[in-house]
Amino acid sequence: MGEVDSAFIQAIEHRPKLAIVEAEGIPLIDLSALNSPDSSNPSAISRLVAEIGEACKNWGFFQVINHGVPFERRQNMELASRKFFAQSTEEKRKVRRDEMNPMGYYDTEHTKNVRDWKEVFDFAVENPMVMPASHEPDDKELTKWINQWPDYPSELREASEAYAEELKKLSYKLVELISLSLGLPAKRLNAFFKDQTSSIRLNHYPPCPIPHLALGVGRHKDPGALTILGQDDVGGLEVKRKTDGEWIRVRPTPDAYIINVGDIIQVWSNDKYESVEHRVMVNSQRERFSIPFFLNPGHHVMVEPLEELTDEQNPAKYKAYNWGKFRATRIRSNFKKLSVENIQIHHFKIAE
Ligand SMILES: O=C(O)CCC(=O)C(=O)O
Ligand SMILES: [Fe+2]
Repeated sequence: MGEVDSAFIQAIEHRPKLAIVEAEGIPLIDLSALNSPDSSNPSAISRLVAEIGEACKNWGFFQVINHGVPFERRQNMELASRKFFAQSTEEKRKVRRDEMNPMGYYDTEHTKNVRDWKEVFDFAVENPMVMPASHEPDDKELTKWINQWPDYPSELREASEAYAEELKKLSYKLVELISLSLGLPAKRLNAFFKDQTSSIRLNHYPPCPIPHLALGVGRHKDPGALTILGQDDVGGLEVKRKTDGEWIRVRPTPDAYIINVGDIIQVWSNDKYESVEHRVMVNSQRERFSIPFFLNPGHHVMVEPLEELTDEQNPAKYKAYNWGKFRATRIRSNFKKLSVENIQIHHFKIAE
């Protein structure tokens, strides 16, 4: 292990077990009722809504099939991603992201202050993405995060933009189902996503000589509303099962997407749906690729438990926080090893 940078080494209690527990119970949900001609069939839709609600409540994670994203769009995205990462580090660093513009290539990301065994390329779904210029609460200045496209592969930009359009459509379908499952009108949450700050990340996890000591991504919860992840056939994503805290491998399913509830849905639902901790194991044999779409609201959105879901018996469990400032604060830890834990939603929890 001589040459491996010690920044990658996880503390003993967070190292992965090489004996994998395969997930049996993670729900697999068929969305064809949404796309078929009889999508007006109320009983098919209400079954789907019930399934989604159960999955959000019991797992915070589920897979969807027959989701309506054309296979070719996904394949073009995946092929362009592979071509991009196959280049030299020097080439990739020409579109390197930095603290001023966090869109682009990056290979030294840290999760909870331990370096991840991966490299990434991020792009905004709405380009440019409007964000607060700083994390300082009183600084009202805004900035634009602008996508950077490499010269090679030349098709990356088009493949990315086409893919983003499809994933945006899928994200609205899912948000509407989730809204219905909370007993709210289908479009109750849609306005939060005007001027959305969603992004897509291309992840590449190279083979790792120390898979028992390092992680592709350390344990974390996604801070946004919802994540829609496409993974390849290698596998490595693990979810912390709510019932017993065991780390469970999410088995790759061809052409499926993995959906997970993020922190914002946890807050909106006043803890009815909890965002779940997950992490990525790497292996010494095969590189792995994955592509998460992070659905995030507009920067100006104040995130707080929805009025309809709180009352005297069930008071709001969180104080409102501004999404843009939260995100700007969080992103600082990606660039610096901070000595304290970065901002988390539990910092806004109201004592019971
Ligand atoms: O690569 C994966 O399977 C998951 C990545 C992930 O959790 C993230 O980027 O937030
Ligand atoms: Fe994640």
